[in-house]
Amino acid sequence: MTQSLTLRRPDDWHLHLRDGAMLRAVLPETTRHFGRAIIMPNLVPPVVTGSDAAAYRDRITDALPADADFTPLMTLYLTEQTDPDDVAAAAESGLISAVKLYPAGATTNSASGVKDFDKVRAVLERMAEIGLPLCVHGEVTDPDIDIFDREAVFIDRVLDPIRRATPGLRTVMEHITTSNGVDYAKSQDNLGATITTHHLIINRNHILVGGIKPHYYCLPVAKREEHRLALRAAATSGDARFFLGTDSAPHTDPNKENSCGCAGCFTATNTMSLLAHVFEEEDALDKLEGFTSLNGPAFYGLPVNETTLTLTKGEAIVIPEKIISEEGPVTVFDPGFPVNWHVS
Ligand SMILES: NC(=O)N[C@@H](CC(=O)O)C(=O)O
Ligand SMILES: [Zn+2]
Ligand SMILES: [Zn+2]
Repeated sequence: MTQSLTLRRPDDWHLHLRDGAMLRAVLPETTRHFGRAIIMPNLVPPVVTGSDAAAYRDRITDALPADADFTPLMTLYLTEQTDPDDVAAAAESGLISAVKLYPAGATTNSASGVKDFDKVRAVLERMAEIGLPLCVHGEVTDPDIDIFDREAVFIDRVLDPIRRATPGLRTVMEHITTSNGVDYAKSQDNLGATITTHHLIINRNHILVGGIKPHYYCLPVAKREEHRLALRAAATSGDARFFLGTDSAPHTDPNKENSCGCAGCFTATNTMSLLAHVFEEEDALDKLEGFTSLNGPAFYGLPVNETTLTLTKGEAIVIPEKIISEEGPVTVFDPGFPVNWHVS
C-alpha cells in the first residue's frame, strides 16, 4: 500500500537566502516546495531600512526560477538607530512582515544588532501599536553564560522583560532549542515559536561524538536529548503557537569545514521529507499540515496557500549531497538515516 499525504503548500517562517550568487543557487531549493518564506535580514551589510528591504525583495524576485510560485516576506534588521516611522511605513505599505531582533554578537552577521534594549523601546512600542511582529534570536551573549544556557537565560533576562514593558507586542521566538523555550511559548499570549527541522533530529551528541561534525553546528546550538524531545512534542502537538521555520542557512563548505567554522544547517532541499519522517515517528502525520502550512499563516494573519503538496512513502530518497553555487559548494543536511518520504 502506498502511503501518501496531501497538505496545503507549506511556508517557511525563518529562512536565510543570502544574496548574489548564493541567492541564485539556494532559492530554487526553497521555491520547489514552499509558497512563502520569512526572509532573514542578516546580510552584510544588513537589511536595515524600508528601502533596503525593497531592494532586497527585488533582487530575490529577479532570481526566482521562471515557473516559481513564491512570495518572499521581508523583514528589517533592528538596530539601535532604527527609525520607528520608517518601520511603520514599511509595514503599512505591505513591504515587510516583521522586524528581526539580533542581540549584538549572538550569531552570524549580528554585529549591528542590539546591545542596549532601551534604545529600541520606541520602535517596539510602535510595532505593538500597529501589530507588526518582532522575530527574536533568543540568546544572551554574555561571555560568562554557558552557550548551552544562553536561550534559557535570554528568556528570563531579556525576552520576558521586553514583553512586560511592551504589552501586546506580537513576538516570535525564532528557532527554539529547549524545553524552556517551549514552556515559555505556551505560557504567553501573542507569542509564537518557530522550530527548525534539524533541531527535531539532532541533539548535541550528534555534533560532538565520534569527531566534530561542522555541518551539524548551528546557532542556537543543539541541546541535550531531553530538549530535542520537548521540541518534537511541541511541533507534533497541534498547538498553533508552534510552526516551521527551517532556519536553512547556507554557508560554503570551506567556511563550515574550518578551524573557526560558521554556524548554520542547510535544510531547504529535504525539509519536507525529513519532517514527514519525524512526524511519522511521532505517530502524528495528521499534525504535519498544521505545523508547516496552517499555524504560521494564522500567527502572521495571512491566508493559507491555495495549492497543495503531496508526500508519498517509497524507496529511500536520493538528494544531492551538495548544492553548487558560484561561491562554492553547500552541503545539504544529512540526517544520518534513510528517509522514505518523497515530495511528488
Ligand atoms: N542559525 C545559524 O546557525 N545561522 C544563521 C543565523 C541565525 O539564524 O542565527 C545564519 O545566518 O547563518
Ligand atoms: Zn538566529
Ligand atoms: Zn536563522
